[in-house]
Amino acid sequence: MEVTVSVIKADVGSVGGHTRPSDELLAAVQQRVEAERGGLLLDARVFYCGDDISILMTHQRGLGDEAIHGLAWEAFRAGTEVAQRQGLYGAGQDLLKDAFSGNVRGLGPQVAELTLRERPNEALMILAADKTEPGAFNLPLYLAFADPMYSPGLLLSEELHAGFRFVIMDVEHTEGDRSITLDAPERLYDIAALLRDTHRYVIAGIWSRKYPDEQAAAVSTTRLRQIAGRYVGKDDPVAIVRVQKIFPATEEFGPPFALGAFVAGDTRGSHNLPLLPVPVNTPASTFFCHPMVTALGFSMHEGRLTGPVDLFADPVWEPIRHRIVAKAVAMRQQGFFQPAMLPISELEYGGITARLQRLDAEFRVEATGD
Ligand SMILES: O=C(COP(=O)(O)O)[C@@H](O)[C@H](O)[C@H](O)COP(=O)(O)O
Repeated sequence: MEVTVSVIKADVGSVGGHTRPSDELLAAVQQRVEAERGGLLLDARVFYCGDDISILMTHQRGLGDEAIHGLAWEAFRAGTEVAQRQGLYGAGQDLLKDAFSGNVRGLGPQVAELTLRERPNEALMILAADKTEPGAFNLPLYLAFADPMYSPGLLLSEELHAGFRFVIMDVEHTEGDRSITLDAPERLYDIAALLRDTHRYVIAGIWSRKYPDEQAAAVSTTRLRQIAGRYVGKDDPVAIVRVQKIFPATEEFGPPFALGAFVAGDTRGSHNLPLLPVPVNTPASTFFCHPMVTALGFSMHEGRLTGPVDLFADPVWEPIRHRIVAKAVAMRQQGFFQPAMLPISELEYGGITARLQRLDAEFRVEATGD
C-alpha cells in the first residue's frame, strides 16, 4: 500500500515569549486535524518542540496535495485565532501570507513529505528542531547514512553496503529549487564539501541505492527569510526518516545526535550552540534559546500509526544532555565574539549592520606619505 507521510510545522504563538504553545492553542490545532481522521487522513499526531507545532499526517493523496496542505494551514489559522485571543507572543508568526494558495510551501510553515510503499513492519522516525536551521540535520544524517564510524550497519548489513543517494539543496538560490544528487560512498568528499556549509547546502532527501525506489529521508528546506525578505524567526526544520532493515537502525541515529554538533540559531537566530536532543513537548530553554531537537519513533500499518516512542527520553540521554549543555555554557562565555555570534552574513537581526554602516562614515584613510 502506498502512503504519503506529511509533516507540516509552524510557530503560531507561545506563552510568555518564544517558549511553547498554550494548551488551548494546541487543542484548537488538534481538533481541526482530528476532524479529518478517517476522511482526508489515515492518521495524524500533533506535538510541539519549543514554540513550534508539528502536524504529522498519513494519507493517500500524494506529495504537495492541496487538501492536505490546506488542512494544515486551516489548523494553524485556528491556532492563531486562539493565540490572538490569549495575547500569545508571536501569534501567527510563521503564517507569512494572508491567503492559502494551494500549497503551504512558500507561505511560512516548514514541510517534509515522502511517499512510501509500506513495508510489512514499517518503522519511521520524525525529527523536529527548534531555534536552528535546516542545515542542523546535515551532520547527524551524514554520519548515520554515510559514516561507518557512527553507523555500523554500513559495514555489517548487506542491505546497506551499496550506500545512499543524497539530494542536496542550495537554499541560498532564490529562483526555483536548485539541487544536486550525489552517491555515497563514491562521492563522499563532494558530499562533505557541500554539507559542511550548513547555511547554504541542506540535505533535502536521502534514498537507498540498493532499492532506488525507496526513500530513506525527507527534510524541510525552506528559509523563511527568503520568503518574508526580513527576519521572522528561524527556519526550524522537520524531517521524516525511515529506519531498520534497508535503512540504518533507530539506534544508529542516537550517536550522531549525541555529538551535540554546533548549529546556528539560538537567541535572535544569531549564534552557534550545540544541538540538544530533548524529549517531545519540551518548551524552549531560557538558557539562550538553546537549539533543540526531538525524535519520535512510530510503527505504521495501512497508514495507521502506533506510537510515538520518545526517542530522546531514555536515561542514557541525561548525561549526554549534561555534556552538551556544558559545551553550550563554554561557548557562551565568549559572549558576542565569533564563532559564538554568527558572521554578519548570517545574523538574523539587522542591528549590527546598521551600526557598522554608521561607523563606516567615521573611518578615515591614512595618507601613505609617498
Ligand atoms: O530565537 C528566538 C525566537 O525564535 P523562534 O522564532 O521562536 O524560532 C528568540 O531568541 C527571539 O529572537 C528573541 O526572543 C527576540 O524576539 P523578539 O522580541 O524580536 O520577538
